[in-house]
Formats: sequence, structure tokens, C-alpha cells
Amino acid sequence: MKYKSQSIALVYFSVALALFAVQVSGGLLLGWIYVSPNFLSEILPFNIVRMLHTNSLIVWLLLGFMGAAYFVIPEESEREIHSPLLAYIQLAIMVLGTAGVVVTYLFNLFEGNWLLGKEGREFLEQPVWVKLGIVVAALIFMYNITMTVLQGRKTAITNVLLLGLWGLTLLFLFAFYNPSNLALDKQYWWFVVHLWVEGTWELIMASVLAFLMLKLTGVDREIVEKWLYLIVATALFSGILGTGHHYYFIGMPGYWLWIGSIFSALEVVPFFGMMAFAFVMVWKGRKDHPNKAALLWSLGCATLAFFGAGVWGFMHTLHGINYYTHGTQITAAHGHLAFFGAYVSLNLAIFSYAFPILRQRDPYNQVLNMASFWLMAGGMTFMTFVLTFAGTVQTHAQRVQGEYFMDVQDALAIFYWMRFGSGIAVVLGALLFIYAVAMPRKELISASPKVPAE
Ligand code: HEM
Ligand code: HEM
Ligand SMILES: [Fe+2]
Repeated sequence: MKYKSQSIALVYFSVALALFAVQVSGGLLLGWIYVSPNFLSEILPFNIVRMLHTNSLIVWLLLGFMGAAYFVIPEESEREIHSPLLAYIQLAIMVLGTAGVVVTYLFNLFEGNWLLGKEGREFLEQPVWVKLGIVVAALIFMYNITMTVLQGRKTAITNVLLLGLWGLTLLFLFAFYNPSNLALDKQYWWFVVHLWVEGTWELIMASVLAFLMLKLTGVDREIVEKWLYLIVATALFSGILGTGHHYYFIGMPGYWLWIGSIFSALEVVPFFGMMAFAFVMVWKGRKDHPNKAALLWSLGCATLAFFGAGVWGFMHTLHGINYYTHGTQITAAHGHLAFFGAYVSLNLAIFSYAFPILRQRDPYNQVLNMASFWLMAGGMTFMTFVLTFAGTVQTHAQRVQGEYFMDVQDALAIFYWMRFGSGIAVVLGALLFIYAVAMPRKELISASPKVPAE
């Protein structure tokens, strides 16, 4: 650890990992409710568990990004974080908000209260007071890291990271605008949901991957920067108007059919770019970095993001196809692999890189960490295939042949059983990951032939 204030990241990463465990366990519970629909239906209904699953996902990913910024920026800017105290205050606000959310959802508190009760829109269900807390925490965070960057060395990585994080923060403000017209509601809802994962978060992903490649492969900074700018340019060019792929059938003007189809099809380019970038860097790199687990997660991230977001996204993005597949299990298949490949794996890559450094035991427990990669990646890939099959059957039976929704669901039971099975692998993988980074055990894997002990 080069800078003392980087240790802030350790606390952020630890809270993020705890929520990660909650998130995947919630997923497993949802998977079980799908095959056994009355399970806990009185005390913990499906819709509540679903909110906990998706919201905890977003919160832990955000905490991971923030921790990553606190880790990356000191090294890039060559100075300590402006105010470690503010970083911890900010974390306390986030933790308080998260606890508030969980209690409000579980006990259905303050139903209908505009300030204290939960709101209805997917991913943005948190009560208004929690949303305000998120904005305060995000502004403290942005102030803290912007001051650090402004007073230190500016690199392409810090610039892109900052741009992504500012974009993320400002776009969240649309979460407060909730018009009663359903078409307008959806229009602005996607400003947060789509422009996050297919815009600003991509910038964060590209800059953190660039940082990892710089450290793990030892290629020249100039080469990394050229790739980074190319990825950022294609991401923003395609992703902003790509929002149109959510505007097909919600009451927006017809030209969105074409704008959405064309620009969102181009969204495959930055994801392909990130995959090509990662592999070319490893291939060109001169360094044989001992942290193989971090490298595996980085390459896995770029690859699975390309398939989950790029390929599985493209699969249903053209309006003629989306007309049939909209809101089926195809969407769930894509949502899972895209989130896992891009943002879960990105976080686990930087955690794998940073944890041993932060705990001054570099590197350790790599074999277990790598096993956890294959368990989780294998589980999520299998889940994606299963849901894709389910979605294909569903699209045909429900949308082409016009069968009833619940009749079709009954026919899909076998797929839902298999999804539950893959969920077990993912949860075990997540627990193994946590064990691997939490329980230090020094162990070096060398690519070169073993030298006999002295
Ligand atoms: C890190 C891994 C995971 C990520 C990133 C993730 C992400 C998501 C997202 C984004 C949604 C909302 C999907 C949409 O609206 O299309 C969702 C819903 C869901 N997830 Fe996960 N999830 C993960 C793990 C799991 C696991 C292990 C299971 C277990 C079987 C699971 C089961 C479900 C179920 C059943 C739903 C509700 C789908 C529906 O409403 O039909 N997830 N998840
Ligand atoms: C890492 C990046 C991405 C993530 C995390 C992601 C995640 C998601 C999620 C969770 C949904 C379901 C939203 C909901 O209705 O609740 C969704 C929908 C969708 N995504 Fe993505 N996505 C990503 C990138 C892409 C890309 C690059 C494309 C196109 C090439 C794409 C195409 C779509 C389409 C067309 C839908 C609407 C599906 C429907 O009509 O039901 N996504 N995405
Ligand atoms: Fe989108």
C-alpha cells in the first residue's frame, strides 16, 4: 500500500462483500419461490425479496466503485485522499440508508408516506429520505475525490473515472422526478437505469480495467490511454441514444424504433473493445504479475461483459425482435449475465487485486479465489442459458401462440429448477470468494519453473 488513505477502500470493500452475500442469498430464495410459489408467501413475499435482491446489488456495486476510487485515485494522483474523515462519514450515511431500506421493506413501514414509505419503481423503490441520503453521500464522495484529483497528477484514468462518477451522481437526480403520466415516468426512469449501466458505469468499468491492466501487465501507459479514450468515445456515442431501445412500446414517438435499434446495436462495440483491450494488454504485457486471481477476474469480466451485455443485449435489442421478447425470461437472462459479467466481476477483480495489498499479504489464497471465479462464472453462465431457453419457449407460446401467462409458466418449471441449481453454485462461489480474501494465507503461484528452496 503506497498511500495510507487507500485503507479506506478496505472498509468499503468489506461492507460491499457483506451485502453481496445478502444479494445472492436473496436471489437463491427468489429462485426457490419460483419453484415453490407459496414458500414464505405470508412473511416474506416475492416482491419484497426481489426488491432486496436488486437494491442490495446496486448498493454493493456502488460501494465497490467508491472503494475502488479511494484505492485507485491516490496511486494515480500521487497523493493522499483529501479527507479520510469525510470518506467514513459518507460510508456511515450509506450504511444507515441501507439499514433503513431493509427495515422499511421487511416490515412494510410507513406505507404510502411520501417521505418515509417505499416508492414503486423497479430499482428505485427506496424511500425518498434514503434517496436524499444517497445524494448527500454521493456529493460528499464527489467533493472528496474531485479535490484529491484536482490537487494531484491528472491521468486519463482519473479523468475518465471522475467523469463516470459525476455522471452517475447527476443522473441519479432523475430518481426524484416521478410524473404520474406512465410514459413520462418510464422515459425518465430509464435516464437513471439505462444511462447508468450503458453509459456512466461503462466509463467506470473502462477506467478501473485500465488501471488493473496497467498494474497487472506492465504495458505502457500511453497504449492503455489510447484504448481507454477509444472505449469511452464509442460507449457514449452508442449508449446515450441507445436509450431508445427502451422507448419502443411505452408511448414514445415512432422514430425511437429506429434510433433505438441502430444506436443500441452499436453498443456492442465498446464491450467488444474492452474485451479486445484486456486480451491485447495481457498478450503484449511484459510483466508476470504474481496476482493471478486478479488477472483471471479482469479477463473474465471483459469476456462475460461482452457476452452478457453485448451479445445477449443485441439478441433482443432490434425493435422487431423486442416486440416479441419484451419482458420475458430473455430479459432476465440478459440482465443477470450483463450485471454479473460487467459490474460484479469488475468489483471482484479490483477486490482481488487490492485486498492482499491492503492487508499487506500479497498475494494470498489465489487457488480458492480462482475456484470461486469458476464456480460463480459457471453458475451464472448456466443460469443464462437456462433462462434463454425458458425465454424462447415463453416468447413462442405466450407471444406468438397467445397462451395464458400462468399456463406458460407451468410449462417452464423444469428451467426454473435448473436455475435454482445454478444459483446454489453461485452462492457457494460467493462465500468461497469472501473466505479467500478474508482468511489470509500466503501462497505464491509462479508461472516460471519452481526454483528449489535455498
Ligand atoms: C451476482 C449475481 C446476480 C446478479 C448480478 C443478479 C441480478 C439480478 C437483476 C438485475 C434482477 C432483475 C432482473 C430484471 O428485471 O430483468 C434479478 C432478478 C432475479 N434474480 Fe438475480 N442476480 C444474481 C444472482 C441470482 C441468483 C444466484 C439467483 C438464484 C437463483 C437469482 C434469481 C433471481 C430471480 C428469481 C429474480 C427475479 C426475476 C423475476 O422477477 O422474474 N439471482 N437479479
Ligand atoms: C453492462 C451493461 C448492461 C446491463 C447491466 C444491462 C442490464 C439490463 C437489465 C437489468 C434489464 C432489465 C430492465 C428491466 O426492465 O427491469 C435490461 C434490459 C434491456 N437491455 Fe440491457 N444491460 C446492459 C447492456 C445492454 C446492451 C449493450 C444492450 C444492447 C446491445 C442491451 C439491451 C437491452 C434491452 C433491449 C433491454 C429491454 C428488454 C425488454 O424489452 O424486456 N443491454 N438490461
Ligand atoms: Fe438499455
